[in-house]
Amino acid sequence: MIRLLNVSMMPPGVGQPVLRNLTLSVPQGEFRWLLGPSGAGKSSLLRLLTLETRPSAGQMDLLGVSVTHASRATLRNLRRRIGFVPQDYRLIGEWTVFDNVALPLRLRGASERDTRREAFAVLEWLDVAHLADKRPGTLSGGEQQRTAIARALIGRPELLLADEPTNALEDAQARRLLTTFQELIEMGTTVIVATHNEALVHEAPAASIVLQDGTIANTDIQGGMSVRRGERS
Ligand SMILES: Nc1ncnc2c1ncn2[C@@H]1O[C@H](COP(=O)(O)OP(=O)(O)OP(=O)(O)O)[C@@H](O)[C@H]1O
Repeated sequence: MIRLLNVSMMPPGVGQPVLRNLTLSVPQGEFRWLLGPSGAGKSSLLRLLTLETRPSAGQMDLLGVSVTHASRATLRNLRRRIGFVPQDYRLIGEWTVFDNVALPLRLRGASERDTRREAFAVLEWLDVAHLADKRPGTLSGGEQQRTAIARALIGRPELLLADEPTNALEDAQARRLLTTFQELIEMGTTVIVATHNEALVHEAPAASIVLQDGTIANTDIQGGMSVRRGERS
């Protein structure tokens, strides 16, 4: 469950909040599109939800934890339950695809055997297992994006946040990602996806959070996400 009550966020050194008075709740295991024009605050909201930034006002609960009053140790543990696909991928250039994807599990102290098994499972899920030994800089944009998605999915996060996760993907790959989101929801993961891709939203109608000028324009409830099954190719 995600719950925000009158949350504002003002980055350090900026005179005014970039997010203002956000109140919203997303039950566990549900999907939301995060929509709004460029500059509306989508990435800023995702940065709040990934705990990269803290609210400057209001209350925020994530996965049953009150972020507002949490200790650093609590936030560190909470962060490990969240998967994030950043808009710019943030892959480590000197590392292989495998090591990039394995990082979240290694940080959790998983055994090398479990790490290998899980990393190859998500690499295969995202169709990048054949690139495991390559460095990110040698990959296409779409391959890098799928690597970033694999890294976000390893360890089965309870909350998956994705910032424009299809902008480097071909249409078929983007549709396949929708099926992946559907599978995550069925496993009880909450999924929030910021996108400008109207065709994709049309393909999978779902409730959405619409931002405008740093505040919520509406939460548009159109029913649950419904990706047609059998599209995975
Ligand atoms: N750290 C920061 N310092 C100053 N301004 C910021 C900071 N972070 C965000 N902003 C401003 O907040 C506004 C919202 O930015 P944000 O990147 O969240 O929008 P967005 O909806 O994700 O846009 P896009 O769709 O283009 O990615 C912008 O005007 C941006 O310049």
